Amino acid sequence: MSAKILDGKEVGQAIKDRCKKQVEELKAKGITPKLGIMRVGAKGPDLQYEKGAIKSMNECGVEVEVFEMPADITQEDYIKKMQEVNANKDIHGILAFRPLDNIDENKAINEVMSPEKDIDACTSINMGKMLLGDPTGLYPCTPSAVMEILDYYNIDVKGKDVCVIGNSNVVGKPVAVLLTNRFATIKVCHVYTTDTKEKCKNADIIVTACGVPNLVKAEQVKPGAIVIDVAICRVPDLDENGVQKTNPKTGKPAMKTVGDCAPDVMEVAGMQSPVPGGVGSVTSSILASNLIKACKIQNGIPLE
Ligand SMILES: NC(=O)C1=CN([C@@H]2O[C@H](COP(=O)(O)OP(=O)(O)OC[C@H]3O[C@@H](n4cnc5c(N)ncnc54)[C@H](OP(=O)(O)O)[C@@H]3O)[C@@H](O)[C@H]2O)C=CC1
Ligand SMILES: Nc1nc(=O)c2c([nH]1)NC[C@@H]1CN(c3ccc(C(=O)N[C@@H](CCC(=O)O)C(=O)O)cc3)C=[N+]21
Repeated sequence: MSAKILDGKEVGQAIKDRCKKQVEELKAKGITPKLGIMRVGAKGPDLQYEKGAIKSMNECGVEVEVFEMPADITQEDYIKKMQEVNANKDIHGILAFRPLDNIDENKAINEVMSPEKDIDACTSINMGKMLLGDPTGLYPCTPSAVMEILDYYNIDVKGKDVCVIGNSNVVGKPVAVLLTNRFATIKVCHVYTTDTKEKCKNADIIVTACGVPNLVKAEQVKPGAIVIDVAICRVPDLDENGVQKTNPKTGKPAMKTVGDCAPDVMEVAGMQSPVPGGVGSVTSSILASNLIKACKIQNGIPLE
């Protein structure tokens, strides 16, 4: 048996098609939605996300401006930039890449960014609204992408046992909240969990978001379970002899993207989101959809 693929590209495209129409409606009213990206330095995951986000925004007709700051920027200067971008009326949503090294995210993001511009739920207001299931809130993009995939494939989580592996503020914790709001029963595992494998084995649905290649193995997956792999890890691309391939374009050692799941999980799971082409492909579409929602809120346009 091989798992049915939960195709993130297809889900992302459906969201972008909806966004395109809404952007046209906003433009007809004289409003052009615009995203501001706050990037410190040039970290691999930030650049990867930025590239995908710009592509999605272009497809939807949304404008983007990247505010690039030096890797050694002081907290004071970062806050100044955040205040300036937040006050800019042309920018409707801000994506501030996290984590920020040596900068207090609470002081630099939570205390400065307006909740109406907080399209990735970095503020406690939007996190709180998500906890309460308040539809006026802007929910975090990656956890929302997981829910969109489940919805697109008509997977009802009510009463299902779900094992979430990873408990970060960006993915693990919020995805657990969104799932419990839909009446799934959740276990959240982290580095101190003693028997993650056993907890996985009993789960109808596994959502893994650790960034540890081969963390989830076939033996810990219940046959037929649904596996959502959120992780995005860059690893050396090896040939059949275990020697790293060469990238034909750059001549450098070749790398590839994998998730947390070992390749054999696909043989046991009933349905699985692949990496790449899974959750990562939906995240930037949700970013566009949250930006449009933020734009409507700021312009007093009713949400449907
Ligand atoms: N698909 C997408 O669009 C996105 C993908 N990602 C990817 O998702 C992954 C997670 O991202 P993020 O949450 O920001 O990362 P963090 O590093 O902040 O969190 C990782 C979490 O995994 C837990 N963990 C690590 N190792 C184990 C283990 N062996 N067993 C159980 N739990 C473990 C950690 O536990 P503890 O807290 O106890 O240390 C932590 O809670 C990364 O690969 C990232 O690249 C991130 C954002 C968007
Ligand atoms: N505030 C904040 N929120 C984040 O969600 C956040 C962040 N900071 N900092 C960096 C990490 C990393 N991250 C990625 C998302 C998509 C791809 C990615 O590769 N996306 C491809 C698709 C990959 C695939 O096909 O699976 C694309 O959009 O085209 C990579 C990395 C988000 N993060």
